[in-house]
Amino acid sequence: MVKFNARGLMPPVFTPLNDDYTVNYAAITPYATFLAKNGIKSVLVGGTTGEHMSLSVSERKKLIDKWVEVGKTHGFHIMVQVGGAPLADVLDLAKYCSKAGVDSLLTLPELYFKPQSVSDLVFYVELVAKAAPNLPVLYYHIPSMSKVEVNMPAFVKEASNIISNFKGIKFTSNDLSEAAQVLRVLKDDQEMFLGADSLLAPAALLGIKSAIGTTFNLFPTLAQDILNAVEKADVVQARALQEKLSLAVEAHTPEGPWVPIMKAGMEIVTGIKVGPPALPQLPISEEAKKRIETKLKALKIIN
Ligand SMILES: CC(=O)N[C@@H]([C@@H](O)[C@H](O)[C@H](O)CO)[C@@H](O)CC(=O)C(=O)O
Repeated sequence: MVKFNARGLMPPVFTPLNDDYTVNYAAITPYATFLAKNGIKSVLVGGTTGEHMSLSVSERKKLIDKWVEVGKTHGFHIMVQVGGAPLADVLDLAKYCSKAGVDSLLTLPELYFKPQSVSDLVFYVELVAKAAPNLPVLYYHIPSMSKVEVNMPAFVKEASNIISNFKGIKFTSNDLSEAAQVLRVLKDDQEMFLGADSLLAPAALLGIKSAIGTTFNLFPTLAQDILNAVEKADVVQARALQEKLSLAVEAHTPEGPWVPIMKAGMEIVTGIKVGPPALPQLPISEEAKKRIETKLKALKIIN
């Protein structure tokens, strides 16, 4: 029986790049130390934030190895997102992870010949799950990027019946009503990770206590404080902290696409060099970085 025990806040880690777009593997060691010192116990490698959809399979494998090597020194649970590539490569990555010391898998749907129904999507996730039968497998629901709009409660129900190592979903959507329906059909050993940083407090109120959000890299303790306030039923505090995190996000969003602005924010807030986004995405300008910094200072989020 495959067990899945990761819970709570999981940052989807950035892929540090050098200015020539090669991967900066050496930066992963201090990055992981920073996360561990801030209470993080698990990471998602290869998510949207990690830009693995823009990397080669060999770079992805080296990144998996590096995160396993470094992450294990901190006792991290290592989840790896294997989707966003041709199916043969996705299955190759899943098989690789099953032997590399990874703790769980996440997969996007097929992104070109997209699933049209619940059973199409279950079929795809089952192929991935069978390639790594020793690992828990979760589905990455992110319709804003994948454009796959299959009904999630129905999918989770059918996947749970058919795929023995299917252990849950990363739910990146602002539709908390659908998220609550998913929560109702999940079994005890399955989990849902919300992917909406600005909705942590209301989601926690609905009983959604795990999340994967880019901002947990920048503000890991603030995100945890939001969940703690909800747990203590301190509504005033939960709302104030959520507002702080949401305003921090809004200090970035006018300046460009999500990963470029967040990579810039990571360097401004933590000093950890994650470099430019992977091509074809482009870095934001120095002026834009200055504007983000000024806003974060005005919000007293940084000094
Ligand atoms: C598209 C995207 O990057 N979504 C973010 C969220 O953190 C999201 O951008 C954020 O909630 C917007 O406020 C996460 O779901 C990212 C994530 O989990 C990943 O990198 O896989």
